[in-house]
Amino acid sequence: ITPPKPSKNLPPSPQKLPIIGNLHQIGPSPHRKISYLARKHGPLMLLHLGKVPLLVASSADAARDILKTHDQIFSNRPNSSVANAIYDCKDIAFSAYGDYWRQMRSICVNHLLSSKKVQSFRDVREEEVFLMMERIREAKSVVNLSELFANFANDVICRVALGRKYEDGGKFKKVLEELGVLLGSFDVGEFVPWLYWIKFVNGMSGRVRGVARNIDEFLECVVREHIGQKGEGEKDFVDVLLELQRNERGGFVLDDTSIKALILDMFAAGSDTTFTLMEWTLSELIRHKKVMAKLKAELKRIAGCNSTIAEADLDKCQYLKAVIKETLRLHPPLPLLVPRESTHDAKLLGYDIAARTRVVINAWAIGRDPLLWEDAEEFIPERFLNTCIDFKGQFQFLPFGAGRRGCPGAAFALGAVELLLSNLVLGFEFALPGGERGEDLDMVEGDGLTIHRKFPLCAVPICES
Ligand code: HEM
Repeated sequence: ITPPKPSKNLPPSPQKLPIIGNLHQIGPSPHRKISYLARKHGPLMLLHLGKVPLLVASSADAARDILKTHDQIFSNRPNSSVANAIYDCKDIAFSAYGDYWRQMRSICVNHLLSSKKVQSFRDVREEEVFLMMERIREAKSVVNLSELFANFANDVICRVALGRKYEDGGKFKKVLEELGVLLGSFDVGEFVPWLYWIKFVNGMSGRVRGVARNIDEFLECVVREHIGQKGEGEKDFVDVLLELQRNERGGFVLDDTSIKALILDMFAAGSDTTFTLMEWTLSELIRHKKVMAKLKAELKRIAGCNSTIAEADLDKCQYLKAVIKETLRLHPPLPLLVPRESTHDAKLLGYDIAARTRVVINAWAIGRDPLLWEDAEEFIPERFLNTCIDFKGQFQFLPFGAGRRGCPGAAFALGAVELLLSNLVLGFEFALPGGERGEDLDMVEGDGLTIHRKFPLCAVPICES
């Protein structure tokens, strides 16, 4: 007699409803909702979104198991109807794990995001910071800092990737914002097949097509313009991509769609996340006067008789770095990272996980886990001074994800954020409009894949000198 097959040891699940499973328990602010569910059901929890199993990891140990021990099995991305509609997932962030993804990622790291490349963009960052400071100095009253931050992040990427700023860049930025919202919204039909029609009725399908068309119109123009100006001036990222296309290597064909998808990724993955980090950091500083004063003192000491902080000074700004890390702990711009999918069966923390399970890692919940962080809900940058907690290899702090699919743009983003914030804090005091007290500044979160402030950060800048 053959012994009965041992039954699978599945992670705990909250009770589910027929057909929709746990879909009704997610909705807006999913990182908060699933963190609440995980408190009851544990650090590895299996939800059912319609017919799709979704594994949620909410502890550093679970994250380590997924992103390190079994990184290869969990390096795929699940299918997303929105990403599919835009360049067929031929970008880096949404392409399936495999050779195509590997080649695209290595092109992008070697030609745009390596630390050597990032250093070479120093002039661009310094010029854009200077322009931003001028703009704020000229403002006589309330300034919408969120908008300025968004323009800054976009302009830096525009200049290094496309070679210059574009007049219709503002329109492109709006389209990207819409893309972010669509990527973060739920296409119910992905989970409950017989509700496939909903996206046609609620307008989602039309919005996705509109966004795809607008993105392609802009990027097609950019690429055509670059083809038309062969060999003139310094090479930007688009020039490099076109050159790689001409000198096809090792059988890897970089077609026009791949080029546009790569450029789009730099904006879609890099712009919103970077500006969000600036927005939350300055918000926390405005709310915490003592931290602001301590940071100002550090920056004044380092600037000495200069009125600005230069890139070369940033290594000395240890408190600034701690302030940014503390902001990323409490407000990771992508609180659930970017979803993964398992390619094979695996065992995690003793549970059986089937192939093709979607996985999200709740970096937001891990960053606020009281077992890992003292006074976890408080903003205390000092906790990052004199510790080895950095952006790599520690699973209690995961704002950039980890493993082979971890963010390749961290150095690029941090270079821009550190330079801008240090100069802003050195150059200005910020008061809230209408005499509102800093500590009363609202911290309400918006919706979307990237979680920014629901209401823009508006303040009255007062020049220090
Ligand atoms: C503060 C700024 C940023 C944050 C917080 C951030 C965060 C993240 C996170 C959490 C992921 C998913 C990682 C995972 O699955 O483990 C990711 C992926 C990615 N990020 Fe970033 N990112 C930032 C800036 C940037 C910038 C500036 C760029 C490029 C210009 C960039 C390009 C990418 C790309 C291409 C991916 C996809 C990687 C892949 O799937 O292989 N990011 N980012």
